[in-house]
Amino acid sequence: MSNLSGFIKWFQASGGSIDIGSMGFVDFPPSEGGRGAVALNDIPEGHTLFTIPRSLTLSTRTSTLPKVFGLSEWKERKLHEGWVGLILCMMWEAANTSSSKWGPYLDTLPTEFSTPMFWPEDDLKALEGSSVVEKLGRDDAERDYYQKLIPAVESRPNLFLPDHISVYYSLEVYHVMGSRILSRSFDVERWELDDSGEDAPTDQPDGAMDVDLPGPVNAQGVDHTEGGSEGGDGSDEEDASDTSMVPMADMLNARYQTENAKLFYEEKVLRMVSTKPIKAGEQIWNTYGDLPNAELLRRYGHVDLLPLGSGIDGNPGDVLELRADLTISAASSLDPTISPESSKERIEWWLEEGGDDVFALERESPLPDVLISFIHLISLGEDGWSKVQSKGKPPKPKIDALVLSIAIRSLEQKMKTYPTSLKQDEETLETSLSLNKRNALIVVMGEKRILRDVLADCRSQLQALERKEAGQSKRRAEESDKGGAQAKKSRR
Ligand SMILES: C[S@@+](CC[C@H](N)C(=O)[O-])C[C@H]1O[C@@H](n2cnc3c(N)ncnc32)[C@H](O)[C@@H]1O
Repeated sequence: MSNLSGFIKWFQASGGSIDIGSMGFVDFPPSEGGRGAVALNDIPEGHTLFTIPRSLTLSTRTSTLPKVFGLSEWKERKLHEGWVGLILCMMWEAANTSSSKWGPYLDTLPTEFSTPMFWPEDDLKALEGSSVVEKLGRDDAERDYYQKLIPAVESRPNLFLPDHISVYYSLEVYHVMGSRILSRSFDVERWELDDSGEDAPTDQPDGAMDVDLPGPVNAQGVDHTEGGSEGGDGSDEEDASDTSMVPMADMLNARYQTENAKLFYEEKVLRMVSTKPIKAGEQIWNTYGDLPNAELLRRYGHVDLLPLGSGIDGNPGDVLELRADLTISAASSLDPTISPESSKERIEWWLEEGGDDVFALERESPLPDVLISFIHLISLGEDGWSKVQSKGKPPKPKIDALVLSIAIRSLEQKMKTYPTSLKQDEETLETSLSLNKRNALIVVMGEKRILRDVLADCRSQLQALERKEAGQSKRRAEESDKGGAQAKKSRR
């Protein structure tokens, strides 16, 4: 059993409650998540496994550092944006572990990660073609380290002892703290009072659950690059102080649609509740939002492999990301009047209307409507474009031969961004591989399978349309021949 007794004692002494008769911790095999929570008895649905006082969560709201540092200077130095402030708090708490409220908790956190952020160049090459590498955000993260964190640390030698800098405030520690946040944090909004002064659960994007409790806390794993960001610009509306480390709740592993427990929030505590009956000996699983393997690997350092049928294993939640610029270059190779320059105004309009510049293609799903609409938008003539603008609505997602041809060309170009074929990957997977290379291969194979299937579907739709079109022209020609013959006859 994982030796967490010191942590559990600290948790209970700090106001946390845990049903130690029902739940324990064990080291599951790595494919099951490694250290995780296990049911010690049969647990019924709706059972409280543990509660965490809000004050025991670790965030820029609960750490005393921002106040000790001075809130106005904290803001002036932009430590309230993105994750840099929380990272600094975690570093400071770790540097002062004997006096920190979270010392025994910080001791439970990992120092090594299998996420691509820490991979050597050669392993990263195995991810070529996938969007994982461009999303790592290492440079942005390091910019925040040098431009915000280090100047703040050096400005206050009384708080951040100079001989602590190389040990507790190094770039390496910065990345470790960032990765701890990426793989273990929760989004914990402030508890709001409604107009009547009553307590009300804050609005959570995940929606309410079918449990007689307030809504669930956001799925774990706030995003590194798109959300708070270790190095993000903080320009989005998310409140960085919501990003919280939640002791005990972050000990639960997750697997695609296997969740049997979920974290709910209340005014004073966060409550982990079973959402299904769990048999003695079974793992207690949280959810990380059923992410595709590319995202699981980037944030958590693992991939989900479940049977998909026909002897294939993979992640049913996989997606293929197709970038808008690739679609535009595919369109311009078919129709030279379409170009990045001629599409610029339309793309800006599309983004302003809330459109995205990346399209997610899912397993066993047709071409997404949003991509069809986008292809129409870039291939419209000037009249059509004026109509779209005056209506203020993107074009209808109607499939036609032009849309299919552009989609096929885009998918073919996307396929070329991967250096190996799916068949080669299947063969490589049978050989002995390092964990990183294996995980990378599983990510790109999942993407290529979606690509292959959507491509086949588009090609067969195009063939069917062409057959239909050819049939119609033949009939038209026959009718006009008949018409001509009759006219000749009647002239005679
Ligand atoms: C929130 S923590 C869960 C607890 C963690 N196992 C621990 O030892 O503290 C998330 C990390 O657990 C691991 N993990 C969770 N679910 C997993 C799974 N299905 N397969 C492999 N690893 C998993 C990954 O390393 C991930 O970054």
